[in-house]
Amino acid sequence: MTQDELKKAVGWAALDYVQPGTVVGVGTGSTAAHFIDALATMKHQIEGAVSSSEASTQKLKSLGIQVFDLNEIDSLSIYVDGADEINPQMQMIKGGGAALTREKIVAAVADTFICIADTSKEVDVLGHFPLPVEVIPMARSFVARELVKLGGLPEYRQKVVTDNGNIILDVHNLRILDPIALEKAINALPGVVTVGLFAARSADIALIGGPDGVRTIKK
Ligand SMILES: O=C(CO)[C@H](O)[C@H](O)COP(=O)(O)O
Repeated sequence: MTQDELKKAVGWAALDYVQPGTVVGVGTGSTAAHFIDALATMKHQIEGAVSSSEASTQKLKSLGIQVFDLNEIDSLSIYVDGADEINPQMQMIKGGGAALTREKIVAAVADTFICIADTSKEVDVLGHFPLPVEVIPMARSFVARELVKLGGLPEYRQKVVTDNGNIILDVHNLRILDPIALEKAINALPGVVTVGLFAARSADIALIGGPDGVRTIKK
């Protein structure tokens, strides 16, 4: 099976968790895009979706799924999204698609975070994938210097502007042994909007696609 077929398998497997009559939190990326295709088959049974990016909003709308502003919604039962890395504690690195801030906001509202990923995303220790950090443009150099002090090698993601008008620094050279502490430390830097470590709020369920099918891991 190709990696995209594995992504498709988990995207469709997540449909089992969608309850009729609800608003569904929807992530961003190529795995989440498969979930949106699957969700479209239930578009007459669900109320709609809350989206984590302009790209996902466009795809949801193009398939006839109503997209709500998060401010119109009091609660979300599930949020379904991919990840760049996931560890055995279900903590993740996200933001490869630069949507980390809205992803973190929607994930925070949802009762259950369902991570959909293929086996290539599973790691014992987070940090091999460069850690994305969304930064206010004027703070770019300052935050980069502070990230070096934390042991990382930040790289400016050229030509990328987030949906919120900010820039991304991708931090290399990290071996993240205490994800919650690093998430807190990076979040505390002035100018940082969001760090793509989803550690304090980890996934509740992971659907992992491999050659033998979809494995379900629950906290
Ligand atoms: O965090 C994300 C976007 O900001 C994505 O979930 C992550 O990058 C995984 O992407 P893909 O499903 O395309 O492998």
